[in-house]
Amino acid sequence: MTTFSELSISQPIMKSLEKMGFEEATPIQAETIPLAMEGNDVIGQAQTGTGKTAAFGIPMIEKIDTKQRKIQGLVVAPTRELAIQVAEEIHRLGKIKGVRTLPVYGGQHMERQIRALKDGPHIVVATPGRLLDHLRRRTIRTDSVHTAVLDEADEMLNMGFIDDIRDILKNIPEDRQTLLFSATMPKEIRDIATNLMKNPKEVKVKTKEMTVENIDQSFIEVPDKYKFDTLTNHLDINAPQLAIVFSRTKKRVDEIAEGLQARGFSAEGIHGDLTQGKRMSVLNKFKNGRVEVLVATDVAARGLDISGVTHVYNFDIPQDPESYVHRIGRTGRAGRTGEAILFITPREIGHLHLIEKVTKSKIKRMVPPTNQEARRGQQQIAVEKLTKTIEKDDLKSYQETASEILQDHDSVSVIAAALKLLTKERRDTPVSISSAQPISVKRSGGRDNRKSGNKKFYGKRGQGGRNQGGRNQSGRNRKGNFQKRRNNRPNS
Ligand SMILES: Nc1ncnc2c1ncn2[C@@H]1O[C@H](COP(=O)(O)OP(=O)(O)OP(=O)(O)O)[C@@H](O)[C@H]1O
Ligand SMILES: [Mg+2]
Repeated sequence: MTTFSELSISQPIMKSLEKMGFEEATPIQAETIPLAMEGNDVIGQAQTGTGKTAAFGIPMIEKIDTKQRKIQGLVVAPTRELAIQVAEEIHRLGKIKGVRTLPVYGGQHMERQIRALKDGPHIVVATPGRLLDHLRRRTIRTDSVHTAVLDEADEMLNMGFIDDIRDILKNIPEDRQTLLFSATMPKEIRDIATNLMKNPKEVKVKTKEMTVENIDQSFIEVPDKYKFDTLTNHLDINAPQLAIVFSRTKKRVDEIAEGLQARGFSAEGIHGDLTQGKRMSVLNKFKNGRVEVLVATDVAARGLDISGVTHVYNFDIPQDPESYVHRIGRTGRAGRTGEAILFITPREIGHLHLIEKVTKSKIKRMVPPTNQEARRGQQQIAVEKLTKTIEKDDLKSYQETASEILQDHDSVSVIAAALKLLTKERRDTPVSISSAQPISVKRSGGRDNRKSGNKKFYGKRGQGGRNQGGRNQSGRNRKGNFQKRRNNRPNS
């Protein structure tokens, strides 16, 4: 256990940490903060929800000279929502010191953003596309930037973003300090990373598994057309506080969200085709519990820290094991427990084994919940509602009518009717989700699946010849596991 005071953190930041309720440093913080404060470039890898934001945030804030009204720290993150969240956390950490932090992302009014930039933030947290826009317009000056951070570094150095990142880094003085953080860091990406850095210190918090222990992981083998009923049954039985359902396409996200609403759940979808205003309002409703089920594409897979997420459903199998790690990492954060359920079609079973192998975790088989169990689950919730109402003890005005009913009917029938009124017969509302192509199953031995005619999941990676095809040095054929990232990337 390491306390923050052992890490030579200055008083103003110590005060912020105290205010935030952080008592001890997490392992990634304990290991990387001293290295970064000594000025080293750092690659930090640690499980989801273990405080990587503060691990790079604290040393960056330490180096800010608040008297200079110039951008000195730059953080790049893959999605708008994450940029906002990271900016908020850095703001909390740096507030007492007087550090000004600004999130900058696409979908935000350009003029307003330029005005805010003129106001002299010390740290900018940006998505790559919008940041490049500003660099080209010279509305962001980087000559005083001494610290550059790539949050979700492996994602930022992957197909969809790598060119943007190279362009961004070219604009930052060479004597900068570069910090890269993520829960996952495939070897080939680590190699790209080290080329962009100066003698980076690599810190990997040692754990048996890549996923956090306190997430209970299981899978249900289910054909695509039964996934939706399986989902609603599971939701009825488990009554999650907040749940995230990940699906592969925007279309399916919309359909699942609408289907859930039709069956009486409070659900909303989030994906890159929505306006920024809509994305924010959906996420805010989810954060404050007005929406209980968030249906999302991978736009919500990385970094988002929403307390109260008890369940993550992989309605569709993620495109690679890393994505699985990030998706399920939306629950079980900061020591809390969570449950992750993966729906897998019989054809995709091969992917399950790959996920288990890469993440070194065991995903246990779960029998699909039956309609009867779901009905019982729903009734259980109705019973809880009734019990709570009884406990409140303000039923006087109903008692006379209640006694009258009991003169004509037996008590079991009356309560059964009340339960029926309090529950929704979900199956009365049929929902069909347009089918998704199963993702290509990786074959053992690294066989080139393209030859078997399955082109869909190779995209530019397979065609571009940018040293990304074939096996990597660890012998793992990654080709089948990457979709067209470039086309898939969230709007930034
Ligand atoms: N030392 C600490 N003590 C208590 N809580 C902490 C500490 N450090 C961070 N947290 C809290 O833990 C939560 C997770 O932190 P954070 O979002 O930085 O995780 P992460 O490692 O970046 O996860 P991901 O890989 O999903 O991005 C946040 O709510 C954060 O405020
Ligand atoms: Mg993070």
